[in-house]
Amino acid sequence: MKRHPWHSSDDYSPGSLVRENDGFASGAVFVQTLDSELDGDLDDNFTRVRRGQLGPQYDEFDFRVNMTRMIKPAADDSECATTWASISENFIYPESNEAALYSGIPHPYSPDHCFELCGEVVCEKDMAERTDFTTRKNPSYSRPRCKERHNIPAYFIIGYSQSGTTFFSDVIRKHNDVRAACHKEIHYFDVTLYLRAQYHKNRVDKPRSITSYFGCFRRVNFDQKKIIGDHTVKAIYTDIWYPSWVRAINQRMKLIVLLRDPTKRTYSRFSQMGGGRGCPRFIRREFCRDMLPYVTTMLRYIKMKCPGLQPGGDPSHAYRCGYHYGTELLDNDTIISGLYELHVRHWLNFFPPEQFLFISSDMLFKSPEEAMSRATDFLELPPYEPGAIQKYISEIGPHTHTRNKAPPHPEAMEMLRQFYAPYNDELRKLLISVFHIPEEEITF
Ligand SMILES: Nc1ncnc2c1ncn2[C@@H]1O[C@H](COP(=O)(O)OS(=O)(=O)O)[C@@H](OP(=O)(O)O)[C@H]1O
Repeated sequence: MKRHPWHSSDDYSPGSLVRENDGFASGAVFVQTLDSELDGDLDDNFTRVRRGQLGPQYDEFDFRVNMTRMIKPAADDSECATTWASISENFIYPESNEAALYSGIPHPYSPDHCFELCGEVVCEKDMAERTDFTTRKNPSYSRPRCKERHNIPAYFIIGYSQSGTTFFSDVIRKHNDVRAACHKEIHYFDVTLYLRAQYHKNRVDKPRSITSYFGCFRRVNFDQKKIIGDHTVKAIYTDIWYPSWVRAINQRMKLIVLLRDPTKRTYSRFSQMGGGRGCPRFIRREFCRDMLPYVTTMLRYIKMKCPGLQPGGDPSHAYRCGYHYGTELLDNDTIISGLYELHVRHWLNFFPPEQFLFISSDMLFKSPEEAMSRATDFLELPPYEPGAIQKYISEIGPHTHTRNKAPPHPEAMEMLRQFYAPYNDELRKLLISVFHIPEEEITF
């Protein structure tokens, strides 16, 4: 399986992607060229790419992606501002002109939420009318021109990565009435069509059309009352359009959110970057060695990049500043994705509160039986057999990360705590007032 060079560093060694000559080879070449020749003035490099002086393989997309590596730990606010001004001038498209970002490529999300299925354009309204909810647990959808009915996921684990989602996902799919999708994270709706074409270019395991997305759930027999779910656990923060797509495929989708203290979660994400798996190519090495410069710099960039970001404020800022939304310049979704309150409020525009289930990661880790019983109640499934969960855990392992992690840097952790505190307060209010979650269950 080929991997995206900035998705994971697992099999990334210099030259390997170039030899494979896949869609991202130019990106890999570019990184190497940056390393050897171009590591210098940002503006000059971009001008050379724009003028085609580096050859057609250095297209703007690759360039923007790989520019991430140019960002250095900034010594202070003014150094950060200078770098940021230069980056914004060259790489950030005006927010109001989103279409320009995908220049010439029509925006895939129409206000009617339509998409193509079996060669026909299907809109949210049609889906709602034609979706078979008579066997409610196992919704399916048929169109006259489709040769077969499509299975539709009944639930979606929308968040949050690094919160025990792999553990949760492995236990839930062991339930007798749950069928696993083709794999844990499908990531179908993550990106706009343009990015999806690039992102999934050489990944046979990733669906590239809505038909193949539904194909991921084929193993469910329509006559059975089993349900299927999508476990793409970054959905909640990936893209501002995500909830509209999820709603388009199933308005009654049950949404599961695992919530972990965002400071601990950021440390987990940071460890994933810099720990045993190595530092991804797109991040400058300095960032992975020490948490403090990473956190300090990223918080500075966020302040500059996202002036509209505020607790209780407009959620679109969280998406605008996130990794997938438009410009992949900074790995700042590691931090931004912890602004839970903004994401939850955004998703509430698309789904009623009763379609959400929040599970605290602390509860999942300490008392998996209790957490899973909430999940089965919510999904209206029979409870697990007594002892089944412990049996599964002994089969699948505890899922804790055993890799060598650098210890959390106390100053960096404190900075994160302060950054997240007002957002956590807003989240607490929201969980209590809208979702009626008892205060004592909110552990951060
Ligand atoms: N059973 C149990 N007990 C305690 N801790 C557990 C458990 N299962 C998962 N974890 C911790 O959850 C973190 C991984 O979360 P995810 O599986 O959601 O990560 S990922 O998004 O799939 O990468 C990761 O956290 P960190 O160790 O802090 O990185 C895991 O150690």
